[in-house]
Amino acid sequence: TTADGSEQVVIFEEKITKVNGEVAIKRYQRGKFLGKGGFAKCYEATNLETKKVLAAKIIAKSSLTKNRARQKLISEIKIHKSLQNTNIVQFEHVFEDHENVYILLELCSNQTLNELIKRRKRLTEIEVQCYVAQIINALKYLHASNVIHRDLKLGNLFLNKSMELKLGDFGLATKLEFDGEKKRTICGTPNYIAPEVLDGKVGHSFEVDVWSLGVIIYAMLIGKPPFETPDVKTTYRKIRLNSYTFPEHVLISDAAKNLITRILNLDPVKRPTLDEIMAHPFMNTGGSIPKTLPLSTLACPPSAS
Ligand SMILES: COc1cc(C(=O)NC2CCN(C)CC2)ccc1Nc1cc2c(cn1)c(C)nn2-c1cc(Cl)cc(CCC(N)=O)c1
Repeated sequence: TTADGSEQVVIFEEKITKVNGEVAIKRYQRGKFLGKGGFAKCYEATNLETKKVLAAKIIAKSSLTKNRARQKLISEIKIHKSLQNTNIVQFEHVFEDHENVYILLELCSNQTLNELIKRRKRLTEIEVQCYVAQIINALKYLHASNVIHRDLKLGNLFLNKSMELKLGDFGLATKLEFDGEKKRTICGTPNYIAPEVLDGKVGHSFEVDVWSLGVIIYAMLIGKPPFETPDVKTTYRKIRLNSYTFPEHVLISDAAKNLITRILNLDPVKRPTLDEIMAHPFMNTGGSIPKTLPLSTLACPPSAS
């Protein structure tokens, strides 16, 4: 805002030189600051021609001096650009100017499941079933495309204005080049990291996303992740020892406990597959699972009518 308090308008533009040498310019008006993650700052952005409102992840090139950060961004763009699924954040466009790299993505105006859990404390089982079904739809597509997300967590699960769940942030994702390939780089978010990733010796694969899904189911039903402690090293020890409990004061069904217990198996091959999770009694209550939940559930449980 300028001295007289008037709002300044920030425009960023893409200069496109066409094959016939003509220069076309696409202009975007930067809107509300949505948040930051890693080296990126995220804003609402309006395409001034189409009026479409997007989420613009803006990364200053000055923060990309280290090769590791550059490779991570290149990998994120390459993988995310190739994906198209109703439960994955749509990758719209990427371009750069002298100062920044601009990644234009589908705007999810109801933020992430992280904010939802902070607001609601915990979700009902029917809500968890609804979100789990959408996460599994995204993961089945991702794994069929030989991509492991590796950073599945509440903060990467977005809700758009129609309350559809969208998996985002492919900064730690990796694409397997051949069947049976195992990855070894240790990465992820402490609370959600699978034990075999921490182990580092045996290599890891798609099962790390199934482990993180188990952590997410526990966190949605209980209100916080199973291995959370104030200190990362202690969290890692609890993960390796498989040390977690279901608090007495939180009532959850035996089916929910059984599913979480089976997913949080230290041995990756013993974890259920995505199809087996969909076939588990917790996801098959006989009643139908809603495709999406009403906006009211951003504030209060669905049954409280
Ligand atoms: C209108 O849409 C949004 C609004 C908000 C929001 O209200 N944030 C408030 C802003 C004010 N502060 C004080 C509290 C949070 C947050 C996210 C929105 N939408 C929204 C945000 C999005 C995306 C889609 N859609 C995608 C894709 N990537 N990102 C993205 C990217 C980065 Cl680098 C950081 C963050 C914030 C942290 C997080 N994981 O939510 C988000």
